[in-house]
Amino acid sequence: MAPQGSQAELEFGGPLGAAALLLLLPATMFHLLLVARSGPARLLGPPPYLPELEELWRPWALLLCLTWLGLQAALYLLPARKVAEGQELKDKSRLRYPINGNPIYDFFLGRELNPRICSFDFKYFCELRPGLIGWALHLTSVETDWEQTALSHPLCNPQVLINLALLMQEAELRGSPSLAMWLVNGFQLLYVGDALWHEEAVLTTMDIIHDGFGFMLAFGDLAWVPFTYSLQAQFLLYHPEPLGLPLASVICLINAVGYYIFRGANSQKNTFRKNPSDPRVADLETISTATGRRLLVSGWWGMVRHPNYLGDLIMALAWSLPCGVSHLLPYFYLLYFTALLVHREARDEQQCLQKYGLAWHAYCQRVPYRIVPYIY
Ligand SMILES: NC(=O)C1=CN([C@@H]2O[C@H](COP(=O)(O)OP(=O)(O)OC[C@H]3O[C@@H](n4cnc5c(N)ncnc54)[C@H](OP(=O)(O)O)[C@@H]3O)[C@@H](O)[C@H]2O)C=CC1
Ligand SMILES: CC(C)CCC[C@@H](C)[C@H]1CC=C2C3=C(CC[C@@]21C)[C@@]1(C)CC[C@H](O)C(C)(C)[C@@H]1CC3
Repeated sequence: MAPQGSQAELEFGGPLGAAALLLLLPATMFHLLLVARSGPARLLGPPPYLPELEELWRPWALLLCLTWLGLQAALYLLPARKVAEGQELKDKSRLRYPINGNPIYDFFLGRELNPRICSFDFKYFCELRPGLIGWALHLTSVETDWEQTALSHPLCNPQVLINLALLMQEAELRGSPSLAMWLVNGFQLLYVGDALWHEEAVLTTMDIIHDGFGFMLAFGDLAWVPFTYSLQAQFLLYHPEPLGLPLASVICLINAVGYYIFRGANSQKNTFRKNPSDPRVADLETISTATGRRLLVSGWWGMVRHPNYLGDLIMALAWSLPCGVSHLLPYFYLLYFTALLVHREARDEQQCLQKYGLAWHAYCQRVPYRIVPYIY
């Protein structure tokens, strides 16, 4: 069970915040999908078209989603895979478990920390596989009168719209995928591939250790990630952006810098946590904490307290730039992600303060900036 006793501090604005997010998140997702396909593509304007309820229902779409989940579940259950030891969970400590929690808050954040049936871990499964892979490599069934149908019924055309499908659709529509589409696909494929390659690192994220498996992660993993994270590719399909080689090279460089920081910081911490005497991290300066675990104060983690977030944000910028600067919509991911990471950093800070107390204060003094050096 997630540690949500009556004494526990409520996050996400408590029940009110959770209730608001329950409504806002699906509404935002639909809004983004609708406006991405309209000519003006105004992030802040009203949606150009509201589909009828019956237009949103296609039995084959449900079947396709269930098949996708089923396929991922089958692959996840394959016996030929490495079994990794997880991190010590937050619920190892003695906690009180109230019988009546707040239903809305609990529904949003989830009461069960790691729901499992036998070895099938629902949260771990959802975090990486169906949504993340679905974002990068979704299936498509191409329709002959595609353009007309898609534009007049934005959410209801029989294509499942995610990156690779969008690239293929652009090729069909315009003869070949645009350079901008190649860049967005390439960058995001790299990101997804990296997450799958370093799959074990997910075990150290706060989603696995701290958050319950509720609406936030279930909706986040299965709907928000594939549909909202592919917004740039969706936008490009309807709003082609000519991109010259010089600008494309600059954008590639920005993505490479972001990835270098993101991967460098994550690998340095993971290596250090696994084996502090590993030669790759053994020379880094650290401070001791009362728990026996040490904190890095040089290398990436001596630059800012969340260098991995900085790299992630730089990549987010590189994913939006190929869409040009005529619309705000392709920058939605960057804006949302900045808010998510600022909030996440504050939550992590709180948890580290509880874990490490004075040592954390010492770390904050030594490394005063949170995400962006000399700015934040
Ligand atoms: N694309 C997306 O939508 C999202 C991507 N992400 C990415 O996921 C990745 C993981 O992020 P997240 O789970 O938030 O947390 P982090 O990987 O940043 O891990 C935070 C933990 O690292 C440890 N730590 C902090 N400072 C130090 C230090 N100086 N030395 C050693 N250990 C330290 C602490 O745990 P302990 O001491 O217990 O080890 C802390 O709780 C990031 O790269 C982030 O950008 C995250 C959210 C969404
Ligand atoms: C719907 C809400 C507004 C927000 C929900 C948040 C979730 C979408 C994200 C919370 C943490 C995530 C992580 C990744 C994807 C997004 C969610 C689920 C991650 C799997 C992306 C790939 C990275 O390499 C990672 C480090 C493995 C990420 C882990 C955290």
